[in-house]
Amino acid sequence: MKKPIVEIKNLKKVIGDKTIIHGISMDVYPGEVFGFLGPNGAGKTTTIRMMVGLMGITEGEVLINGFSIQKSFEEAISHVGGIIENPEMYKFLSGYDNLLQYARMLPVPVKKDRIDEIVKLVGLEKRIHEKVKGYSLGMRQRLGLAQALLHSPKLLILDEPTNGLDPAGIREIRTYIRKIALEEGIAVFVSSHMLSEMQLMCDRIGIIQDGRLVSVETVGDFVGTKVSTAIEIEPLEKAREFIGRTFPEMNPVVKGNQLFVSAAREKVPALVQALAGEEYAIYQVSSGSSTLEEKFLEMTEGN
Ligand SMILES: Nc1ncnc2c1ncn2[C@@H]1O[C@H](COP(=O)(O)OP(=O)(O)OP(=O)(O)O)[C@@H](O)[C@H]1O
Repeated sequence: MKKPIVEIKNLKKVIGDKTIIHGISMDVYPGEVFGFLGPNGAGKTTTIRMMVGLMGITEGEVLINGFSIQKSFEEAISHVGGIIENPEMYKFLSGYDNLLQYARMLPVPVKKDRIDEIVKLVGLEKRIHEKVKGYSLGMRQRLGLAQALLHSPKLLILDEPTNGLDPAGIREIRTYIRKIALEEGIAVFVSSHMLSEMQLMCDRIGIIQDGRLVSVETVGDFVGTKVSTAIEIEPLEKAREFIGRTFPEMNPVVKGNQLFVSAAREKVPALVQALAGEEYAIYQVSSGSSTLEEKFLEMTEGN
């Protein structure tokens, strides 16, 4: 097992008499895109601000590449690249000159080769010598990503990176974020309040609700999670036998006047089709939610 880049241990934040973060723990590994998902006000920004030393930690600790953000701030932060708010850019300079300016401010020298490599990684090679004022918002975000990657960090932290982008811009950023994790082999920590976006971009998702981490799951487990489906059908016992023969993994059980099966959501239509082909009378088919989806819906209701 790889060593985690980020180790968050029982992290707590109290402001005045209000506990905002109630002791959360999670690890993030190299090469993965970790989604930090929660509705507005759940505590994402507060957690991120503590992770990068912008806000004091009440209790617990954050280690980055093994260094404590509180006790060894300089060492720990040297491994972090991030866009917490909108990246500052000089609109009347080219993208390339912005990167040069930024590179000059870094404590470690950045080679020209590295700049070229990063420009290519974020797909700006054709437009990098044009003035930033002519860039679309998506291109500016990509230039922001390039800036954050110049010093070859081991961890990239992005707070709501798709805010304000149109669907094409969102797809673009998503593609580059995945590419960065893969090609640079770094951990990418992304916060968002959109489940659909996180599903497409992340390897694992941690859900935060009211300052508590309620679940951490791989996206594969989430998508493939089995749901319970109730089928009102006649004749009931015959249908159970038929499913037992054709889809034994669905474990059909009769309860009352309903038949219950347990299957991945995408398998349900095939089952219904097979039953219809056998001329059973199907009155109703209703699938429940998978646990992660249920949790997320519960917590976003009313938001
Ligand atoms: N300085 C502060 N003093 C008191 N309460 C605060 C302070 N900062 C944040 N909070 C509260 O802490 C909770 C978490 O806020 P936070 O900004 O971390 O949430 P978030 O998940 O990032 O939400 P959003 O997506 O809206 O940015 C909110 O209820 C907020 O009102």
